[in-house]
Amino acid sequence: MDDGFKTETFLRGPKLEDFEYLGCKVGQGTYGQVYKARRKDIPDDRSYALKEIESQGFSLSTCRETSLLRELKHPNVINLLGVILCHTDRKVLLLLDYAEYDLCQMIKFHKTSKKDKKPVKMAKGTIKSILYQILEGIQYIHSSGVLHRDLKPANILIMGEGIQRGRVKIADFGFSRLFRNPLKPLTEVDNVVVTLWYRAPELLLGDKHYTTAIDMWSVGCIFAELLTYEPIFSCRQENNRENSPYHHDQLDSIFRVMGFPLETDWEDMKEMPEYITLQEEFKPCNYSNNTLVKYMEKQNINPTSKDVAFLQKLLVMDPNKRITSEQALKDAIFQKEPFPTGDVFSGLEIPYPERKFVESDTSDRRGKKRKYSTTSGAQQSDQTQGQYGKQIRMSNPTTLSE
Ligand SMILES: Cc1ccc(-n2nc(C(C)(C)C)cc2NC(=O)NCCCN2CCOCC2)cc1
Repeated sequence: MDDGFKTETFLRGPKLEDFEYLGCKVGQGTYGQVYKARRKDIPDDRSYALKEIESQGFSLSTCRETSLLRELKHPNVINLLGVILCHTDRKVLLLLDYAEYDLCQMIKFHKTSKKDKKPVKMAKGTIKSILYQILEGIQYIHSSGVLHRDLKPANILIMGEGIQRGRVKIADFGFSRLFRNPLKPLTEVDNVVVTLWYRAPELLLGDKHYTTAIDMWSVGCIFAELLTYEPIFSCRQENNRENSPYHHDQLDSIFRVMGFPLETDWEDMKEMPEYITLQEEFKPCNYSNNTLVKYMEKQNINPTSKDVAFLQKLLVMDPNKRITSEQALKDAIFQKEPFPTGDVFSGLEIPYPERKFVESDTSDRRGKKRKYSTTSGAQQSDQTQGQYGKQIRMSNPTTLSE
């Protein structure tokens, strides 16, 4: 911890008594509670998120998160405004942008309205602006030598009223980054089930040299869900071999939409660690009529639309052929009306309910009660040789800040 950080945090930084909590916690992170707060020491009508780190002092995860957030500064990435130490109970709190909305909650709003026969569609301009800002944020994260590894709707936050109205903030509530026993499978962390819906096929086949392409697959899953309000590769939780990246049911869910990849589609597939298991457990002919275009048509999305054409560039099975964030941002889809806007709501009224306060959770985090999260995390790996030849550093600030 450099001297500048110590001064900024312990001497000049904000103090806990400078804030008043607005109600109870707004969310239960994987390893900490998040509160909505406001400053009471200075005239400031902004809301803040105070994320309480559930550990005594600076755990490795806290160091990772703090270092990473100090280093990554971009309009579309969650912003660390300060670190607050609470001496009384030796708690560490991260002071962050408070984001009123998240994509999970927004998609659920539209899905429910459709089910209730009072459909409220997400405006095309909103979808395009959200997608564009996700790509801008992820392009910055990748250019900083970091992989997100856990992109999903719940990690895509959107600012409410104020100077950053309608701005996307990429966050990470933290499963894939928790410092944890690497031998422990990432399908269950801290007794909370991890879903795999946004996990790239190469990860499910055990690829240890994964690249930024894994995040582009997740962006494709999120884009498909913005168009249909349904997770494109949803699948029930399965028990699989301890510590194995291979998940049969999740792969089946992908093949049911995309079809089974031909050798010509993905030459390196046979190099994947779990390729033999794949051959033993799957019959390509069972998926021969499945295509993404047919799936989208079944979802009442125009199969010849530019949206579907762009989605096909994101959801490419071969990571080497999948579009990069740089290429995606230059795609023709963003050169046509409605153009992406800084406020994804384009100044219009925001129809979404404000984030609910969560009743304080009395259950023991390691208790029997399972908590479910739509988090998919990638397998832990410290360093990986990017397939683009670039050494990609995982989000391990001790490497980043070297
Ligand atoms: C161990 C660890 C855990 C998380 C991170 N991490 N990484 C990121 C990226 C997006 C820069 C990659 C963001 C965070 N932390 C975070 O979003 N924190 C959650 C923010 C909570 N929200 C703030 C806005 O209001 C709603 C709650 C790093 C390392």
